[in-house]
Amino acid sequence: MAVLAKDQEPLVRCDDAARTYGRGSGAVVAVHGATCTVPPGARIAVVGPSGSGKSTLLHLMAGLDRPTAGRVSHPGLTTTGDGLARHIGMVFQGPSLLPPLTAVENVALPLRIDGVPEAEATARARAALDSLHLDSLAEKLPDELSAGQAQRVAVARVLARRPRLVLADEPTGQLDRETGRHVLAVLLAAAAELGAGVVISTHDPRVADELDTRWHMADGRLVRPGEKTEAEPEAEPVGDQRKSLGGPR
Ligand SMILES: Nc1ncnc2c1ncn2[C@@H]1O[C@H](COP(=O)(O)OP(=O)(O)OP(=O)(O)O)[C@@H](O)[C@H]1O
Repeated sequence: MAVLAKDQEPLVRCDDAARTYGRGSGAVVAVHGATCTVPPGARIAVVGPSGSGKSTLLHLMAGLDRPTAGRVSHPGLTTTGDGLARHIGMVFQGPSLLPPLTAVENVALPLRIDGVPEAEATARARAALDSLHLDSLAEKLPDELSAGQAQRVAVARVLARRPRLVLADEPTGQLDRETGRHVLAVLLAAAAELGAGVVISTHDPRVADELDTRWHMADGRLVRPGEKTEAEPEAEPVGDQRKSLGGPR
């Protein structure tokens, strides 16, 4: 096997990783042994119906949850000894901002937790909000934001930490089409600028069409391009089937 330079190693590697909730007769296998890698700079959509295991797979990849069998590792991220979480940004489905903090305080908080001095954290948070055209909302509380604005602040919070891997769980699922398109466009543009790998779960084919590769989840089974199962006869890279959403690339 060829030896990869550290910066070419997968950001995430799942080796037969499975997650079962509960035990005995009530056990639910949310993810059956998933095997996959996310290379640096990859842009991957994980598509599948509700309950197919997309969120569970992303949480495993983020290290927020542990597989009950198999293994999840991050060979391309575990280099500097400053903690895996430092390099992974997760955008959650639905509201995730802390209500008592303003937008800029929400974005700065993870930086402060990382040990960034307050003035620098605030400056980086403001820059991240600016890049998403949210500067005028910096002092607003989450309650004063629309769902789309709040989701863009959540994206800014992830991007301000300059992650090398962005995992987004249905980031546009609760937004109207136009707002969703904008959130996706800024997320992808910022990730490209950072050179980050991106994995987005979605049940919206229009979102998947904006990414380079499509993985399918069906009943907890992951099917990647080139593989076939009974549940999913075909899973191809999006490639030239791409339909434009009209947002910047
Ligand atoms: N904490 C939990 N305890 C028990 N079962 C769970 C838990 N979380 C998820 N599940 C089950 O695991 C399966 C996969 O759920 P998951 O949320 O990963 O699917 P999903 O594809 O992300 O769905 P959605 O698109 O609706 O978010 C479902 O059957 C779900 O009911």
